[in-house]
Amino acid sequence: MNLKLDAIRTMLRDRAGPFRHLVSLFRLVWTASPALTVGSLGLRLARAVLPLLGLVVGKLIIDAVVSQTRLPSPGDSLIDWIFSGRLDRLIVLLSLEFALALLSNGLGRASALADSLLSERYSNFASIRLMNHAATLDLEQLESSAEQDRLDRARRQVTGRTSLLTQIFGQAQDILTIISLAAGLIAYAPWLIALLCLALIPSFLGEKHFNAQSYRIDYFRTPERRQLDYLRYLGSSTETAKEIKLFGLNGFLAQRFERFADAMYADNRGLAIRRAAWGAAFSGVGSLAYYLAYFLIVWRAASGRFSLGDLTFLAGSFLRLRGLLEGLLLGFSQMAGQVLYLADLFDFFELRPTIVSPALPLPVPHPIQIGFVFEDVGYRYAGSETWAVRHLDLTLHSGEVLALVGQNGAGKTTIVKLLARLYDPTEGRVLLDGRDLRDYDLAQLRARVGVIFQDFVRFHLTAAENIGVGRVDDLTDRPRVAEAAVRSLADRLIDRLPLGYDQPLGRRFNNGIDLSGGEWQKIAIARAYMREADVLILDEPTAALDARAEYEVFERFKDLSRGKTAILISHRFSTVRMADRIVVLGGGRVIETGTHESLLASGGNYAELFDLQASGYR
Ligand SMILES: Nc1ncnc2c1ncn2[C@@H]1O[C@H](COP(=O)(O)OP(=O)(O)OP(=O)(O)O)[C@@H](O)[C@H]1O
Repeated sequence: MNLKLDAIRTMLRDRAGPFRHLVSLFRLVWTASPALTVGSLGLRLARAVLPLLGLVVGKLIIDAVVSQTRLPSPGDSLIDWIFSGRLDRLIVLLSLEFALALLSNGLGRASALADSLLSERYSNFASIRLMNHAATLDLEQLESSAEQDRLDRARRQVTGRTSLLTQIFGQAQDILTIISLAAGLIAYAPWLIALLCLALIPSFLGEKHFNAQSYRIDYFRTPERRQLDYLRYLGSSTETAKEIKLFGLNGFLAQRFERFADAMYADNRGLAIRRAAWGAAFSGVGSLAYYLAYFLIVWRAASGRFSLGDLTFLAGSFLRLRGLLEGLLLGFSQMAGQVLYLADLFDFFELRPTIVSPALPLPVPHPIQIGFVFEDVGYRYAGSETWAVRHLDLTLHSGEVLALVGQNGAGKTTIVKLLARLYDPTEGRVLLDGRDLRDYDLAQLRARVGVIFQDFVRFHLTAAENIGVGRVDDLTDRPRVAEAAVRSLADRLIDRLPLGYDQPLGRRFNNGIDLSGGEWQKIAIARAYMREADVLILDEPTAALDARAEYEVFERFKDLSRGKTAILISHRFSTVRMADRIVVLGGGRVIETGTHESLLASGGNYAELFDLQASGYR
């Protein structure tokens, strides 16, 4: 309910000053390419005065022809006319019109070219800005569905709004043309212009109303649209194809898609029909005014107060002016509509992260002396009623390998995320060498922590890049990448790939090869070894590894984490027992701590779980 109210509040604010974002847009466009912005505007300025020049030359030609018809003929042939010099003026005027036509064509094409280049530059630039900004935001902000809606709308603006640019520049050009034509017309019949403007007002207001309605529909339909995107992805991607086929989910997905899509279609169709009907009626009013004015001009010409040239000039400029004014007013209302959407992009850019470095950050100790201490830490995910961890007291000593054990949902992954400051505690604090984690430099802290989550990303990049992204500065440092692969035992599988380290992984792109779950895990673990991390964290990294591989990987891990601090999360006791110390979690709190042997001896929760797993092998 609150979310809905917030959404309405935001929307009303946007409607109050929709044009305020135009300045931001122009700034963004300018930054994307100053040269193309100047070029595009300059070309449009030049094009703006061409219609008036064309009409003036047209009028002069007709008046020149009419004056010739009143004089005696110099002869029958064209040669006679040319040598008599009576066509000189007409030839000059026609050449001028020809030159204007050429110029208009050239400028038109040049400005379309500049616009399309500028649109692409803008779209790329804004996309990069969007990606960079999203990277600064808190994980929690990105995870909330309201923010995902906002991000989705912002993403659409980056590519979908480029026509707005062309439109704004076009409007500027049209305004200049209108001024030039109106200046010409005003000398003859100023009241005609006033009549035209009045006749267009209903059209303008109608458009404005419908634009706002269509934005409102779009705004509140964002969650459904994301559902549609998601269903389309589920139903048509290689990642999901296996289960969709085996469970025969195609019909289920298609039906669900249809239900959402039909509801959206019904809304859009109703609006489109009302818009078309009112648009036709308002445009009829505009046409009526135009023909009334046209009739008056014709009457004045017939009564001899306007020359024939005047008549063509007036009729021509009047017709153009009507088209331009109509276009301009409608354009403004469309722009107002589009600017509403623009607010989504700039609102997203205004979103600020809360997890940031302090003004005067402490350097992260290297090496870590004492370790991490969780003091009465509580964390509740946004929108969740229950605490993921609460009253948690936990110490991770420098140099030890600690295993976190506990049932699903016990809070193991949450602890890791708190340690890497992906979230800040809702209650209590996490200390590093006696100081609050929030006092340290955030980038440095994250650089010192190497985490591989259980849902690690399978980058559809080459094998080398998949490892190199663990330390992106050394992405192309092949010896370092190979070294990390040796450590995680990924080297043997990479050697078997047809293109070795340059083998694209994943099936999304050309030549891609998919790996088994365990193979992907070895690659992901290598990513952690790329970092010069003081703290290594593997969150269920061996779930997909076979027993031998698991044993080997952990032997390595223990070796390599000597002198470093490490956390292992695993449900396999064969892995867990290798840790120096084991912490058993339950309901977001520590319920037991000790070594494998001491925990077994105490006969508590750990011993029970161990027995349960061991009995499976007997
Ligand atoms: N992004 C999230 N939003 C809301 N609740 C979450 C989120 N992630 C986890 N939770 C909840 O927080 C609690 C702790 O989750 P966490 O992932 O830390 O458990 P875990 O011990 O790592 O579990 P598992 O062994 O299944 O990986 C769970 O109840 C879970 O439902």
